[in-house]
Amino acid sequence: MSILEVHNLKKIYHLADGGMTLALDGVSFELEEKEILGIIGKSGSGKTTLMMILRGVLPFDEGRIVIGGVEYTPDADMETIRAVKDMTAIHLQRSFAFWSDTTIENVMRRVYALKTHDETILPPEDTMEYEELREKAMKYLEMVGLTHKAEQAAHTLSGGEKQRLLLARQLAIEPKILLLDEPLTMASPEKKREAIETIKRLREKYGISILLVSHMPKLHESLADRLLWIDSGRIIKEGDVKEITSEFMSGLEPVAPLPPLKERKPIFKLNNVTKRYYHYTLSKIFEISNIDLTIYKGEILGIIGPSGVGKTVLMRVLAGIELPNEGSVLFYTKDGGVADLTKLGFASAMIRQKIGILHQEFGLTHHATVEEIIKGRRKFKEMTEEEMRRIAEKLDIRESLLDFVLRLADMPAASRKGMLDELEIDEEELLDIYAEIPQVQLDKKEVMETFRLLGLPKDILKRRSYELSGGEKIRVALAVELASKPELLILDEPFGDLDPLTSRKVSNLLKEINAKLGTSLCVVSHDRELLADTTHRIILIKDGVIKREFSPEELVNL
Ligand SMILES: Nc1ncnc2c1ncn2[C@@H]1O[C@H](COP(=O)(O)OP(=O)(O)OP(=O)(O)O)[C@@H](O)[C@H]1O
Ligand SMILES: Nc1ncnc2c1ncn2[C@@H]1O[C@H](COP(=O)(O)OP(=O)(O)OP(=O)(O)O)[C@@H](O)[C@H]1O
Repeated sequence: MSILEVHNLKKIYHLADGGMTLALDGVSFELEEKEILGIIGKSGSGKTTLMMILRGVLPFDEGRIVIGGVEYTPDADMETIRAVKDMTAIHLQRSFAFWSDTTIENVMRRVYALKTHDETILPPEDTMEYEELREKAMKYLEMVGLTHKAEQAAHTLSGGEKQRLLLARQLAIEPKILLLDEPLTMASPEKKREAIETIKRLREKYGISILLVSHMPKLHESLADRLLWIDSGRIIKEGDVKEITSEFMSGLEPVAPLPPLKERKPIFKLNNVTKRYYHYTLSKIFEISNIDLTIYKGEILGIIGPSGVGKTVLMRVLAGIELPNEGSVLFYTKDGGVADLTKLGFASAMIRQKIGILHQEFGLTHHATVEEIIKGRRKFKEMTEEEMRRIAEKLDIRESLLDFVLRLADMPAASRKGMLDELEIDEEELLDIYAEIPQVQLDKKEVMETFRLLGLPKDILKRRSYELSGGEKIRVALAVELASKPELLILDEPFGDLDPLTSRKVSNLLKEINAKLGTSLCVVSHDRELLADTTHRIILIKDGVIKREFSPEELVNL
């Protein structure tokens, strides 16, 4: 029996600038009870749009949906939409909307809200109700392997840990239909396997039906009973998982050759770097310790390692966003400049302009157009030392404080907010300082060429960030960084959200840029094959230390 029927679904997005996108065009399918139905498709094909409609959070233009016996049409009333919402839970692509308290409280709020319909409240801490709630929430954390992080602030979790917390929050609803949208893109292979087992167990235990959107053929092969292939808003194939994934993958462009590393001149030298994090009780949560690492000019360095071992922390130290407790971080520019990024001041600020970073949570400003986003980032990269001096004098702040404030601009929005809250700084004050930095002009022709090479739509500059699909966002974020022609580009898990065909296009382009401009790259990824194809050397990080180094050949044969 089917729990979900979708008939002739059509969805048009009306863009802020007056244009429109036909995102779904006559989609029909059924989901059986206890079935895991996979959906695969290239970036921008309509997968997330479909999931949001089924969740009852996005209106649609034409068609009919029957979900758990409830008829849902474009003119549905609020009561019907609530019924649809009660039956489904969604795990959205990289949207980490957590409460700013601990991991376990984030799950407890979800469980409690099943009764109260209000996630803002929790029962008083010294009651039986609170204890029971805690016990229940802990079970969900156990399912996703996060009990050891129960007491940590949710916004400080690593990317993979956040994805698992999201999954725990969805499981807590015990939905009839679980909608998973790219659920494990940031998980290490080992955590992925564990989560796959959890999902299978849930299906058996609670009889949940699952719609699984993923661009990872392997995930479908290990989970899905049946597969739909969606392209330009239409289902173009339906049926056997293996057959469809192999046909989908046949569109892959060949791997571009790796440009040779010409010389061994350092661009980065980390000497004995240690960075520690403490809990508010002052107990140590985590550290990366005694890191010695040299990165060479023109090198593409890969970073691999299980979830939560300090890869992102290391990348942030490299970018000068996190200041280590010990050690030095020397960056050598092409024109002979050098600065220790651990020292705050204009010299560091100028040199850091040569570093680009694409975060795992590449939060693009929500309402801004792509053009505004690029300009907004560029002005930080083109500021002169005189301008820094002028702003510091005008606002009467010290050189080191201005550099610190500029570093905050490089942080992903969520971590910046956490940090500002800790320091009791109002975000508005920060924005007032940023507003002092002069605007820049954009060479649109050059930027458009990068967009073209990344396979993005022509009208992209006018689009607002919420008008982009997940894979489009990541490519835009990459183009934003490339626009400033960095000497070192740090990419934290850039490929996780891209389908394999788009991912190959992007990694080939990065090699082309490396060959043409001599840009050094530091790429964090869980994808061994991709690292082996794209890098000169790979380092393995475990428990906050560099465990070993591999050549691409060694990594493949591991
Ligand atoms: N600001 C912070 N405060 C407290 N702990 C933190 C902070 N930032 C990171 N951590 C902790 O440091 C550890 C390493 O995190 P990091 O993000 O570097 O992991 P990762 O190796 O990149 O993992 P993943 O592959 O899951 O992204 C995690 O346990 C995380 O919870
Ligand atoms: N809010 C929006 N407003 C306008 N256009 C949108 C909006 N959201 C998505 N689109 C467009 O609709 C199309 C489908 O987007 P959707 O997010 O469903 O794709 P997807 O298959 O999930 O892609 P990805 O794998 O990149 O996440 C894309 O062309 C995208 O640019």
